[in-house]
Amino acid sequence: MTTLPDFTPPDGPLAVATAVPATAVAAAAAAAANAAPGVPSRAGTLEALAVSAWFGSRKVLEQVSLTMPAGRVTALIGPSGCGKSTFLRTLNRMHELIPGASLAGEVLLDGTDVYDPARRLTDARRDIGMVFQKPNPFPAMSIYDNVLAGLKLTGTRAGRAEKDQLVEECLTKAGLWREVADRLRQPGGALSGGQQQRLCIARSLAIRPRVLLMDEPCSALDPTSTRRIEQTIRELAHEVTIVIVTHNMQQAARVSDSCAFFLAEHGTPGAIVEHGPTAAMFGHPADPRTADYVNGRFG
Ligand SMILES: Nc1ncnc2c1ncn2[C@@H]1O[C@H](COP(=O)(O)OP(=O)(O)OP(=O)(O)O)[C@@H](O)[C@H]1O
Repeated sequence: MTTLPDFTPPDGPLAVATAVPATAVAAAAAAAANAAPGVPSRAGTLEALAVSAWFGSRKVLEQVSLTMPAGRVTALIGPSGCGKSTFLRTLNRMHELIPGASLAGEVLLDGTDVYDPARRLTDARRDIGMVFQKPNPFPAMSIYDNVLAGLKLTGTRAGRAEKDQLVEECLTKAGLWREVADRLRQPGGALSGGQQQRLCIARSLAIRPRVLLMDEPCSALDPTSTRRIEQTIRELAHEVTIVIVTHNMQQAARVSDSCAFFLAEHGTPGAIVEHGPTAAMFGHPADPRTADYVNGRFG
């Protein structure tokens, strides 16, 4: 498990091994077909097509294909070391920041290739935000400025009134506004862990992503803060696609619409054993390994 900062680094040299050319028209049609009812087709359907990943010569993901539909919460579950976080990082091009890391396959956001060499790295990060295991606000920066921190990094300009409105909107969506409205100038580091995590969610929302990736966002939090974040996730899912890595099966069952079960058996690279609607994955999984995992018999 790695915890990387959730701001956008400058464009850097790519470490992508191969990328299958995007079949954009077909993919766009597929994205529209996969969008949840009532959600516009360009609202953030993410598709991984045969994604494999390596650290140096070691392959850690094998041909992972998964559609994460717009306006839905997809949970990635599986035992430690099966490649969930690595897969998550391939979705917004964070994997390529790790020295020696490489990947193959394709990631499409609403039918557009996230790895298209013509696209800037910052575009992928703007569209696909990330929240990490450990809350990582800028501790000395005010709550207000923390929310807006991503705007500078993406080169977005806004006037004072616009900023005020955006701060209120994002803190409200993150479920934090009522708790901090009267102390926006206090440092982000003065908040509780759960509040800091919701501040990080607000910061991610301020650059208006289509997708929010969350890597075990509650694992450092107490049960009350965890429930508050889960409530926030459900509220946000109406407007942003969410992909969440979690070890907590109750949490996966509570927050997600669909689940993908990853496994790396006997030293083989991680792969998806089974994916589908959460109720089916927990209620009557097709594969006995899924049944064993969701029922806590291993992992
Ligand atoms: N920076 C890295 N360098 C080399 N190997 C790595 C690196 N990060 C992860 N790995 C390896 O890749 C494999 C997949 O790791 P990953 O963190 O994606 O799994 P995970 O399912 O998210 O695990 P966890 O649930 O424990 O966080 C593991 O064998 C891990 O040791």
